[in-house]
Amino acid sequence: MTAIGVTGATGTMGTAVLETATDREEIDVNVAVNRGADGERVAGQGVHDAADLPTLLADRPTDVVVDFTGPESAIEYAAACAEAGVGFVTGTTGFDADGRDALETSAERVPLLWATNFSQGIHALGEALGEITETLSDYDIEMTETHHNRKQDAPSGTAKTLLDGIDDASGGEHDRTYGREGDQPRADGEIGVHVRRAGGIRGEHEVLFAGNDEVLTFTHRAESRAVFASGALDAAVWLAERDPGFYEFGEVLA
Ligand SMILES: NC(=O)C1=CN([C@@H]2O[C@H](COP(=O)(O)OP(=O)(O)OC[C@H]3O[C@@H](n4cnc5c(N)ncnc54)[C@H](OP(=O)(O)O)[C@@H]3O)[C@@H](O)[C@H]2O)C=CC1
Ligand SMILES: O=C(O)C1=N[C@H](C(=O)O)C[C@H](O)C1
Repeated sequence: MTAIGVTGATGTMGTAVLETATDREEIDVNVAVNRGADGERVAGQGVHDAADLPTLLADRPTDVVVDFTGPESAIEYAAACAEAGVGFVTGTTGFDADGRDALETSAERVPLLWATNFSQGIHALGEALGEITETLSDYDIEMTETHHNRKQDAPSGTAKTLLDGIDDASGGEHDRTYGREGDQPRADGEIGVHVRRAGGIRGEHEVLFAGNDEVLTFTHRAESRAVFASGALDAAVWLAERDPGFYEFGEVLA
């Protein structure tokens, strides 16, 4: 049995994690928190004020906390877990370089896993893009991502991860051009990055390759948030057995 905690419990993904956890017999939810929470219930769990997280972790045996919040809170919650000796899975996006360093500092004390996308399909797409980038090395590449109208960060964490993978596969960084306007022809080797925000779209990523009079497009579309929630719970169960360190979702799927 893996005992988990959930931060951002009343948020969209926190709610999806708690709902998905009710169907997982190998998972017990021992702690659920949200900033300013005042006794709300989500998927049958009482949600406590996030200010009480250190006390709750001390009082209730917890293996791993699952976090989908914002960069500032994720760093704070990771530090609280490091202090309490509790593992930390985060799907939060939008960290700057200092934020990623802060997560790595917490990972020196507890197992910590960060993934910008917990779907198996995006992981497979990332692997495939590496191979295609190597094979079609002189093709133009453009990235388009589309999300719901409440999303804070742009481009999405997933888009950045896929672009980093393309850079790795091509052995050098591409300049990233964020949208185009006016007299702005495509420069050799750049990747155009296009962001759309509308309605309740769960998350779509399209990578386009064009050259040699042909066009290839690779599209991933999440049809529900349960995809991300269940991947994060898989990661939590896996992480509960690990030593301190910084882990990736690909290691869970291997
Ligand atoms: N890796 C993946 O597979 C996925 C990652 N995500 C990422 O997860 C994160 C959350 O997304 P989503 O659930 O849609 O967002 P929501 O806005 O619906 O929920 C965010 C939650 O985090 C809390 N929160 C936000 N900022 C702070 C803060 N500074 N301090 C304390 N609590 C805070 C919110 O509290 P309050 O209610 O008080 O605002 C809320 O509970 C985003 O970074 C998103 O990109 C999303 C889906 C999949
Ligand atoms: O905010 C979201 O909703 C999502 N965020 C993640 C990201 O930024 O890549 C993952 C997914 O696309 C949904």
